[in-house]
Amino acid sequence: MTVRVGLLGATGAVGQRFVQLLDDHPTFEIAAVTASPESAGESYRDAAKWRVDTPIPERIAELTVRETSPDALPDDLDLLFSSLPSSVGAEIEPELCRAGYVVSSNSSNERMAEDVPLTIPEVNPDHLDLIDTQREQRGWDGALVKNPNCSTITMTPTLAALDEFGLERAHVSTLQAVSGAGYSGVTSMEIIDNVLPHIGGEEEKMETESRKLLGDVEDGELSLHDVDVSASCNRVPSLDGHLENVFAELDDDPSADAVHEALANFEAVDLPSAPAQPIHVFDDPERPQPRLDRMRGKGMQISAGGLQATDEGVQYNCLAHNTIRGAAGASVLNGELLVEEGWV
Ligand SMILES: NC(=O)C1=CN([C@@H]2O[C@H](COP(=O)(O)OP(=O)(O)OC[C@H]3O[C@@H](n4cnc5c(N)ncnc54)[C@H](OP(=O)(O)O)[C@@H]3O)[C@@H](O)[C@H]2O)C=CC1
Ligand SMILES: N[C@@H](CC(=O)OP(=O)(O)O)C(=O)O
Repeated sequence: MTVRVGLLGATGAVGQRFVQLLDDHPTFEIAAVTASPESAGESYRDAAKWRVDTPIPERIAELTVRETSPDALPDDLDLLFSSLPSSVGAEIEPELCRAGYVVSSNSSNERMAEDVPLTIPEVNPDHLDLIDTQREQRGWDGALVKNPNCSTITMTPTLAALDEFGLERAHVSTLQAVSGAGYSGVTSMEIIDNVLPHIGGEEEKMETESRKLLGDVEDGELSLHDVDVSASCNRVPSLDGHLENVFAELDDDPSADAVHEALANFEAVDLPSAPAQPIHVFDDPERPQPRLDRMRGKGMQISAGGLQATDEGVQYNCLAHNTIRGAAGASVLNGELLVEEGWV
């Protein structure tokens, strides 16, 4: 089965990751690429300023970049992936859904809307049921599905694995790579020999998106998990890979071995881009590290380490590749779930 996909915002940092990940995909075939009006009409090769660490795929390089609107897209697309700036996504994604397209989006607009599935396939695949509510409420033939913020997606599967011990509170402090801010996001003068102790909006996203992901959907209605999450977000001079220090307060009093087992055995899903083991747990207290561990599972596996059980809960570090598991790879995985579940 071939699913013809369009990439919205295909020339950007995340858009290029989509192109890289989909180049050899067993089901998805890139049939259209879009960007801003300034790039429309150019070849993808000229518009994209390719900066990913594998060669630009020749077939995609020769595609002509289209404008990002329903009228500019071919009629025979089955699925759209979106990595538009969120202000642009907020305008254009609903138009596309109204026009009948199913959109798997990485942009932050509408992530917390009650009728929009915010999904990590290993954590809450059943939240796709919200699509029925969404279609009913918005009168759309298409659908909008989101993946979470890159810092949130690094931590939340580990919290999901610990929920069996009665997850009450989580405190997290992040060390986020510069690629999260986009190619021109932080200047070298700002970040070399430095750490920036603020990333606008990031803490609130981690605190709210995680509760939605861990929440329940019943009879088409969403309820948030009652875990209390508090986040402190920092930009550090690594290129890719967000490292996070988590302290999870638990109702039960599990041993470090029981926590290790819960994380390492967190259930996998059978989708083409999913890692066979979602969370790898290191015994070596010096791991995970961004440079050494971000590409585990082709950038889709989450790593954890430094486990310490205390009277109140458990302390650990976790890591994921922010533009693969945290962005383009997350949307691709959601696209695979949409196909598997028959929404595409
Ligand atoms: N980088 C990361 O790690 C992560 C990023 N994200 C989110 O993903 C999205 C994309 O991020 P990133 O790739 O870094 O951003 P970039 O700025 O690198 O890319 C933005 C893309 O959107 C296109 N675009 C810009 N303005 C318009 C417009 N008015 N109409 C249509 N297309 C437009 C750009 O086209 P053109 O080349 O023509 O300007 C480009 O293709 C953002 O919402 C970001 O918050 C989410 C998680 C992680
Ligand atoms: N804010 C993230 C990247 C990002 O764009 O997140 P979001 O998808 O929530 O806008 C970072 O700086 O690493």
